[in-house]
Amino acid sequence: RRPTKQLPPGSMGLPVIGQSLSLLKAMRANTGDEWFKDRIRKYGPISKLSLFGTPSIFLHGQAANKFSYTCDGNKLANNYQNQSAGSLRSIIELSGEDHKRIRAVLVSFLKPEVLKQYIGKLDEEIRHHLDTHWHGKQEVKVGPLMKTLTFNVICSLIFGIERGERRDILVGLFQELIAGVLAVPVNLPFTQFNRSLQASAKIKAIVMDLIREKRVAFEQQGASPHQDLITCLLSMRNEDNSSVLSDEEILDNAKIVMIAGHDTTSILLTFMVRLFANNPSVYEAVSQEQEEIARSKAAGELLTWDDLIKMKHTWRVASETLRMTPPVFCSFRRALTDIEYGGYIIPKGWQVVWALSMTHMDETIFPDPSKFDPKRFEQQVPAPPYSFVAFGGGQRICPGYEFAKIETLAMVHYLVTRFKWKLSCKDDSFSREPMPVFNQGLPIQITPKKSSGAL
Ligand code: HEM
Repeated sequence: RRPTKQLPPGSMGLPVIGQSLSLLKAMRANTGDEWFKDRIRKYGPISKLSLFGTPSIFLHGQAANKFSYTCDGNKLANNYQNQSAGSLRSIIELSGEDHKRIRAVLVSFLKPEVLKQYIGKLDEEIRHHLDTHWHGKQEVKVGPLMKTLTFNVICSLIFGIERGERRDILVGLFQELIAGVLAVPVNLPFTQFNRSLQASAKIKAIVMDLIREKRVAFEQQGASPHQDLITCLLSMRNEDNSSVLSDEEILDNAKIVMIAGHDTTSILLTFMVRLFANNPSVYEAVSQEQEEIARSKAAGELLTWDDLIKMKHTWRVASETLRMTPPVFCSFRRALTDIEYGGYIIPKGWQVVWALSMTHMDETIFPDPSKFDPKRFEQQVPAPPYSFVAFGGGQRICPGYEFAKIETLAMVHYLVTRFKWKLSCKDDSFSREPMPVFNQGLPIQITPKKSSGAL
């Protein structure tokens, strides 16, 4: 059948504003799913709209996921217009060969064989975090604490930035930077956008210093190029021995990995803590698996890769949590040429938007989708490709999957073997900004377990 080459149905809304305000409002009220469902009811799985000043096509469904994840990067590129992050040269902005090259470096850092070497350091960071921020306290705010933990882990394991003042300053600056991602771009004193720009400038100064230090260590002191991600990026050479990446490009990639690598895992861990508080039977089942592993070890012995492999039930619980509440909610791409899809045309320059969680809640793929059921991930036959997309898919599938997995499992191990907890306040709601943020930070009351190795 010849494509009609028509634009899909849908209204473009008001000039410039389009549907942006109504989508942002729905995301903040955590009713984004409903917002997209309404569109699908009205216009079907392909529709046009206008978001953030850009004409856009919304796509829905497993076939649309597959199309967006596998479409040639020269036709459909990532579309991140993050002015506050100022990032134009990082992995998420690149496509084609440039993307492949940077991605290969990242993957070489984040593959299981390399991660195995980090387990001791990861274990040590988690214990230090719990000893500093959890033990001896009656109440803690889970949301901010998980961000601190996952940021420290990524600094230590990927960037070799050890504990100390520089790391503490960076953690605050990144939180400020991220808060500005969806802020209204008004650069006046006291606006969130302005704070975010200032944070970005300070991060730049710190990371540029770090790049200079790492360059001296690499060029003059013989440090291995594989010792951390920054050294690896600055050691990349063209055939004429010139640097492949400028310092600005190294900065941008470092920033993206720091953001992508900590914000997502911290949200998964926060959702899991809430889940355990609201569902004692889920907590008990995970706790049983983790206590068994704890019993097989001598007091104070570090977790090993083999211990993490045994935590199968805990990872199924994490996967089901991600199915129902994926941290990354929708993805944006940009058409670099006219593209025909589903009998319609996606014109060059238009944005392509699709919501990841829509297939997660599709009852033809995940029966009874609102029920929390980790057994779904036990099935012999896994969900069809491109339907569970918490980590994306295709050539841009999350390179941090294994890293996120070991970090989540190790943290859950220490949490459930050391503590019990309940929510301190009734409001455990969250909004999407665009990442989920708990409105009260998720405060919990904690009680140490008698059997806890730390007591
Ligand atoms: C629970 C934790 C995580 C979740 C749910 C998650 C989810 C995702 C998703 C959905 C994408 C694809 C976005 C798109 O297609 O538009 C992605 C990409 C990415 N993630 Fe993750 N992620 C997690 C943890 C991590 C970690 C720990 C790291 C690094 C250490 C990381 C680094 C990245 C990078 C660099 C990309 C861009 C890849 C590319 O464009 O080729 N992520 N992640």
